[in-house]
Amino acid sequence: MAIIWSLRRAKQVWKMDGSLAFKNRMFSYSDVVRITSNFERVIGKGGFGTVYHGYLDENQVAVKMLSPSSVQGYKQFQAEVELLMRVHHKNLTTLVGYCDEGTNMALIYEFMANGNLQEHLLEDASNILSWEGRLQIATEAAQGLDSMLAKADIRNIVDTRLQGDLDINSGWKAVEIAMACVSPTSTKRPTMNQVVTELNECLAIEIARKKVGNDTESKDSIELTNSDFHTELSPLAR
Ligand SMILES: Nc1ncnc2c1ncn2[C@@H]1O[C@H](COP(=O)(O)OP(=O)(O)OP(=O)(O)O)[C@@H](O)[C@H]1O
Repeated sequence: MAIIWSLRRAKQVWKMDGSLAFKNRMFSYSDVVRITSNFERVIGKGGFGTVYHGYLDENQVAVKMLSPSSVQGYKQFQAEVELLMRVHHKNLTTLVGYCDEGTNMALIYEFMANGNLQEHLLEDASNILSWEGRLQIATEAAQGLDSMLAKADIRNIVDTRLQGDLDINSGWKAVEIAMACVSPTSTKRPTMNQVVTELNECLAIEIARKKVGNDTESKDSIELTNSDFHTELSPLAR
């Protein structure tokens, strides 16, 4: 009954004071407390914070609570809500709701009962994935990403000025950002804000290069700004 009440209540909410305004999907903090049975069962920990098990209308859900010390901040939280509320794909975990009540922020996803991918890649896993299975997942993940980019309007993500010929330094910088984004350790992955800042620096390099080219000076005089991403995956050679 409590959950049914929660759903009804959520449907009545229509928040227009910020960009997070999605009818039917917004839950109050007290709803979240009910859904998770007062944060009874922890199922994981990630870049946002702790993930709890819960029930929403008899369906299992995973509730990610944004921790105040989260490496991924409010902007990332907003981006996740805005994108996943619009984009639906069989290879993307469905976002069923969110809570944005003062310092209490939560993302509510459908529950993935088979665990995370890492658990199926470990050598001692009882149900270790075959290579065919891994390839299938990689292909489907790429399809999901492709679908997301198709619906999210790539022009809003990558500046068109990054297309075409690139300075080698800005090229490397972009690769370093990409490598940091796929770091296996969530705390080493950059936030969306850091990615945007770094890409802006790539742009600045390109703009400076074009200017130098126009001034017929050597482009070798352009130096890379220091990147904060020093993951074990980052390419070292320049
Ligand atoms: N939808 C879900 N269903 C079941 N378990 C989940 C779900 N989402 C997260 N988990 C569990 O919580 C753990 C942490 O997930 P989370 O997505 O927060 O971390 P992450 O994979 O490091 O990603 P991110 O950097 O986006 O936070 C996962 O490894 C998984 O065990």
